[in-house]
Amino acid sequence: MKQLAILGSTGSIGRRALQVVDNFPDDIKPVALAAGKNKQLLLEQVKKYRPRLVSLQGEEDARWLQRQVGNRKTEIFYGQEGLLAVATCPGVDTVLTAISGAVGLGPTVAAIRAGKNIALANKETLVAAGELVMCLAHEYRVNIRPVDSEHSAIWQCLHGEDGNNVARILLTASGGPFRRYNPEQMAGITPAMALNHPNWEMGAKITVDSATLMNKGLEVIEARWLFGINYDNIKVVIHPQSIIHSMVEFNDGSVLAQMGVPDMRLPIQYALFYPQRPAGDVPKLQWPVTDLTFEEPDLEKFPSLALAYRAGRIGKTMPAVLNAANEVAVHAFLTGRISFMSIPELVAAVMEEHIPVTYNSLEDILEADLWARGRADEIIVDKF
Ligand SMILES: NC(=O)C1=CN([C@@H]2O[C@H](COP(=O)(O)OP(=O)(O)OC[C@H]3O[C@@H](n4cnc5c(N)ncnc54)[C@H](OP(=O)(O)O)[C@@H]3O)[C@@H](O)[C@H]2O)C=CC1
Ligand SMILES: CC(=O)[C@@H](O)[C@H](O)COP(=O)(O)O
Ligand SMILES: [Mn+2]
Repeated sequence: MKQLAILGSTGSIGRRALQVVDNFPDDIKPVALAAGKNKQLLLEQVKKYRPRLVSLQGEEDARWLQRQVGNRKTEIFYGQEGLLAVATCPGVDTVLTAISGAVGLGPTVAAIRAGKNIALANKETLVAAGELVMCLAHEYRVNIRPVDSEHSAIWQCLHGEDGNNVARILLTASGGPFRRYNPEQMAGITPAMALNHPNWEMGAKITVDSATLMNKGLEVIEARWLFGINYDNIKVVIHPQSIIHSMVEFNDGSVLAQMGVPDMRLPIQYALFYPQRPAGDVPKLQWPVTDLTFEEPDLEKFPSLALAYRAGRIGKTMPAVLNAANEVAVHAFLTGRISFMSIPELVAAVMEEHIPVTYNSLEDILEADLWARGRADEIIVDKF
């Protein structure tokens, strides 16, 4: 029986992971769960799965949960200490990192240092500290298995292939809800419009990232670290149907693609059960599949994608700064403080001021992250 810990069990990925787990009660058991503010859902998860330990963001919420749980055999933690306890829970084989944002970085590093395999949904971890995280994974001999649908696809296309034969990664993007918008329409985008992804149901932050194409930019950097490939050899292709989840082009011109319905249970299950492919609940593609189309991304309309390539190529602390500024910008957009088109403007302004430094530790990254958040907040007050 594989023991699983989930960082972010109440979120979109966390809930889907538990649906996957429900299909295989004899094979996998969630024993440690971390949530943020959704104490009611975590309580339901505690009652259903009887985990050994759980964590909530706030102390008050943790006390509330303790009262509800009574003397059930579940230890309850909170805050950063709670995230670390879940990430390093003894006996756990795999930690699913499904928190949103760079807050997932510290617990992921702790999990690696505790020898846990990582099922990685939290792409911000590799964006902010890709080199450090991949080196640690190598040092502690743990596997990092991608959950992000595109990276799961690339991983599957690369099985059994010699890396020297790879010419390019073709990273597919839906293009988001505003693919066909003109500049006037772009100026009137509201949070409700941006939260309406055409193909995927996801948390708010990643849904806005999909709409700006920053999600694809973050995924370019994620792919660079997961697969050790140069930025020049990662090409983004708009594929509005989200049926082909990404492709690998080889030196001989052959292209392998991975296809499936847009349902995150598929890559989650693959990461948790690799190399097995047991039949689950995910619907199959209905053949013939028709009308698969492809386009070039419009970098002028969606500058976030170009910003991410730029940050990735500069390297050092710049991707951490891109990510942190973007997190502040998305939050500011969702709370009505800045417009949709101000998101890339703000990220660019913070990047412009940053002098990238080589990082040697998690602390160096967290310092750059904190600086970027502070500057982004100040720029919002001064200029937007
Ligand atoms: N959703 C998807 O289909 C995909 C998501 N991803 C990536 O997976 C990650 C999760 O995305 P998604 O599930 O959509 O996000 P959600 O916003 O739906 O879920 C985020 C989860 O993290 C928890 N959380 C947030 N902040 C904290 C904190 N400070 N301490 C503890 N827990 C916290 C939330 O808790 P609570 O709700 O209780 O507050 C929730 O459980 C992101 O990095 C995203 O980019 C990648 C590919 C696809
Ligand atoms: C499901 C998943 O992996 C998301 O990251 C998805 O890719 C978002 O869609 P976009 O292609 O619109 O960014
Ligand atoms: Mn993705």
